[in-house]
Amino acid sequence: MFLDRIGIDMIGIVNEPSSPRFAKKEFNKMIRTKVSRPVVSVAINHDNLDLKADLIQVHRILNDDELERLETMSTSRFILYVPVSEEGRIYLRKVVSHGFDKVLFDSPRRGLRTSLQLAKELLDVFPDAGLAGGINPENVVDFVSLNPGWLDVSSGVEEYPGKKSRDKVMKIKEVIKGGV
Ligand SMILES: O=C(O)c1ccccc1N[C@@H]1O[C@H](COP(=O)(O)O)[C@@H](O)[C@H]1O
Repeated sequence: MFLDRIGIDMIGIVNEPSSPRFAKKEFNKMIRTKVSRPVVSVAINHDNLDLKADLIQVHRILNDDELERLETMSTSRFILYVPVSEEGRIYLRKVVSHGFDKVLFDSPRRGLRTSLQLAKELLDVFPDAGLAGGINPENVVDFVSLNPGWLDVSSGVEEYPGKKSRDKVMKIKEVIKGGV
């Protein structure tokens, strides 16, 4: 399948109903039969997450009670969103102290490009984190140069909201393969 052939490491499925990329939890199960890569359920609200997915990406800042609750599940199954902002710097310490080892640095608001300078500062603290936030074929080189644990690309490789562009996906892959 195309998704397997292009050499991605994980496939994120947005299970948040308010998103133009919304897919039902059943879709996660179906896509899992088609690809060998881990499927990540992405949502803002806990109830919308697919707890059966390989990985679970909670896309908002969690309070102490919520972090403690997730900690009792399995920290290694969660990817925790950390905003690239001053608030994110403080929140990162909390997330790490709760034992989470998969962290995604993303812009503080959807549609906003992540600040490279602030992202660099957060990556100095937590180098294995993923990096997201408005990455597209034109700017991916700048994000690669920060050497994050992984890159998470979504709206920047779309034809329109909800429809991925094969050309843009291939283009971004070529840039990454070409190095910086
Ligand atoms: O894509 C969405 O609409 C979405 C909705 C709710 C939570 C997260 C969402 N997207 C995730 O955000 C990051 C960065 O995406 P982008 O490249 O800036 O568009 C990524 O993990 C998306 O899956």
